[in-house]
Amino acid sequence: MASHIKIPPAGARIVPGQPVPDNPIIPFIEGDGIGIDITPVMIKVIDAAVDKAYGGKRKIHWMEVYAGEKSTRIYGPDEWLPQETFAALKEYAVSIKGPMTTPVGGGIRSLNVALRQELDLYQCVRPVRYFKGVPSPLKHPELTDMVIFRENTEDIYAGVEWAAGSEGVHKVVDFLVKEMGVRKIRFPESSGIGIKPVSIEGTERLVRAALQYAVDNDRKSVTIVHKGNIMKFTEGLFRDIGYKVAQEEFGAQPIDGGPWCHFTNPKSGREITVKDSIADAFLQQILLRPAEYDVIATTNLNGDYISDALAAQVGGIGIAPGANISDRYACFEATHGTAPKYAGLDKVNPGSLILSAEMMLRHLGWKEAADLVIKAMEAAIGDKKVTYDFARLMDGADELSCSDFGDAMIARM
Ligand SMILES: NC(=O)C1=CN([C@@H]2O[C@H](COP(=O)(O)OP(=O)(O)OC[C@H]3O[C@@H](n4cnc5c(N)ncnc54)[C@H](OP(=O)(O)O)[C@@H]3O)[C@@H](O)[C@H]2O)C=CC1
Ligand SMILES: O=C(O)CCC(=O)C(=O)O
Ligand SMILES: [Mg+2]
Repeated sequence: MASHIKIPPAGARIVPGQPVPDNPIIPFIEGDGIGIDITPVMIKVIDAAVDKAYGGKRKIHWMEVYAGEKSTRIYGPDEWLPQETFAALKEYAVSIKGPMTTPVGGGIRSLNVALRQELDLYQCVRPVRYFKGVPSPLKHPELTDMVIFRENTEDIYAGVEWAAGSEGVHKVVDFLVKEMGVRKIRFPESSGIGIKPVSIEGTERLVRAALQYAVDNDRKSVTIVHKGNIMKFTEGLFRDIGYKVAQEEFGAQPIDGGPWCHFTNPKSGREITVKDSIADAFLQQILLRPAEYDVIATTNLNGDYISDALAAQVGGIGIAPGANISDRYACFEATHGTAPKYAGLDKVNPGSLILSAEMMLRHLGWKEAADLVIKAMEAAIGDKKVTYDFARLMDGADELSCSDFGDAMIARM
């Protein structure tokens, strides 16, 4: 297949484990739907922050790679995720992507999930914090300050499922009924079946990353969120292994006989509490008692729901960033999707993708540029220069387009 990726001549590769060059090549996927609006604005804002912070000494060399609908236009009708895109995301190690469409029911499987699985990006890290002035349904949105660690490669997102009525589902149901003695499938003839794998290794590495994050960032607690009362051998396993990692690898000791436990942060000397919460109760607690939660470690589906719910508490998914991280690669992306009704209107909030890029700058160690992005975001919102999603809930706001919001940020760096 012909190559469509143009490698920027002046840039250098980021090699995991080696110092980040001053001129890194960063692959980006524009994304479907509103990707066309937010991705160029993100690039413009990040370039301005890097230029302002380092006066030309550092510069990102952006390299477009293709996935999703744009890829099918460039490579051919069935080329949703070309092999050379995977290869580039691996070769250049750090990347950023816009959202991609996944049809409901039939059609292609999620390209977003496929990328996470292929690159083994097992941590989905989504910080949720409040920016002063953002409209929120809560009286005290500033009390919400959490970082979600969502397991990103397992659970029902693994895509092991069979459609109702298919030959595959009949075989699976037959096996379950005849060989495993299963009697609890209510309508065996008309069920679709999905499998939920949750492993010890997958849980260990995710919870380890969450605990290490709490240590490195002096956070006060890690809450394991699960539905282990019902799904004992998957969600329940996640909880049990989570506590085991805390005890065996971080020296956590039970509180009042357990299962909650705590350990002293070796870096700050402060206590870190490790606790758990059942997912449904957790969703009401984060609204009513957000200050009691800090770092969250959870399974894939729970993490998906919790991400959007928590984002809403601090103003919505227009301002909800994220990162997908493995031991070798990182691919940054917003929490929201393609919001198709707004595609191409230059209307939506580019904040989520810009803040995802801000996480990327910190990942590179470019703290000064990252700080400028935060300062500019705070200043634009503080001046009530906001996109439609905030403007509709704010008194006296000046509603800006997506691109004008980017420019408003740049003017405030
Ligand atoms: N990582 C990814 O690539 C993801 C992809 N998706 C995919 O995206 C598609 C659409 O999903 P959908 O369920 O509609 O969810 P979306 O997140 O795309 O949009 C839902 C609503 O959220 C608000 N919203 C989303 N993005 C922004 C933004 N940047 N600024 C302001 N408001 C925003 C809008 O609210 P309002 O209408 O109130 O203005 C929008 O209608 C699906 O195919 C889904 O699979 C979904 C999530 C993640
Ligand atoms: O892949 C998708 O289409 C949806 C993914 C999603 O909702 C998420 O990662 O938060
Ligand atoms: Mg989601």
